Amino acid sequence: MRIKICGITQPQQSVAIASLGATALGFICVPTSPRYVNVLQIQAAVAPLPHHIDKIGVFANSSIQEISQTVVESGLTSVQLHGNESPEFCHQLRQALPDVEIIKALRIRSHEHLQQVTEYTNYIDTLLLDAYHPQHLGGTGQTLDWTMLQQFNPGCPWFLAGGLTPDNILDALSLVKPNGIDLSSGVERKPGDKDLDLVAKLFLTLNSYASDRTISA
Ligand SMILES: O=C(O)c1ccccc1NCC(=O)[C@H](O)[C@H](O)COP(=O)(O)O
Repeated sequence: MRIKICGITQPQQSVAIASLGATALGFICVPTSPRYVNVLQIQAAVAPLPHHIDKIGVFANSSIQEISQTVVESGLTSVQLHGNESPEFCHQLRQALPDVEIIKALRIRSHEHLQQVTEYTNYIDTLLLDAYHPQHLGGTGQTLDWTMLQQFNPGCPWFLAGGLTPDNILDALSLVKPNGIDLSSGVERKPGDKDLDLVAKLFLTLNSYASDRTISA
């Protein structure tokens, strides 16, 4: 399972979190976020990371030119679209960045909102489901109703996000079977400052879950 820790702002934390077991790190390229990082900050956080770690830039309603320039200058491997980007926009972005993973985030308010997933699956690599918040686009700590995702199978790989913590992750995974999980505020001291003890607790919890499943299989 992919494990993405999002909202990294400090280079030393990106290395430490990768060493603890994260497979993907997220960098917020949305200027209004308290976790915003510019190209120079992303470069500094990405440069010391091993090749196999996915370096994901999170954008919201940016232009294709802005996204492409940031990806090329920063060394990002994936783009997460967290605004109101249309399927057509995803299609155009894929043409501009053919070797970059495109992740479309959808903020889900109700079961009906899940229907829009099918409009995107031909134009993206990966889906990310986050919780809806009326004022903020992401990093809110709000959880989704996991019970509505018990049978969820979008036809492409997907991340579960929204309010996940070391304390609730096993409850979530007992109900939902995503290809990846994404955590931000649940492993933070304050926005952009990750709590490495909480990150370590997350991986201990996930490792115990993985070994329990191996034993019972
Ligand atoms: O984290 C932000 O500040 C942010 C701002 C604007 C758009 C997206 C943002 N975060 C996107 C993420 O991928 C977060 O990891 C996701 O929303 C989950 O956050 P949390 O509920 O705090 O775990």
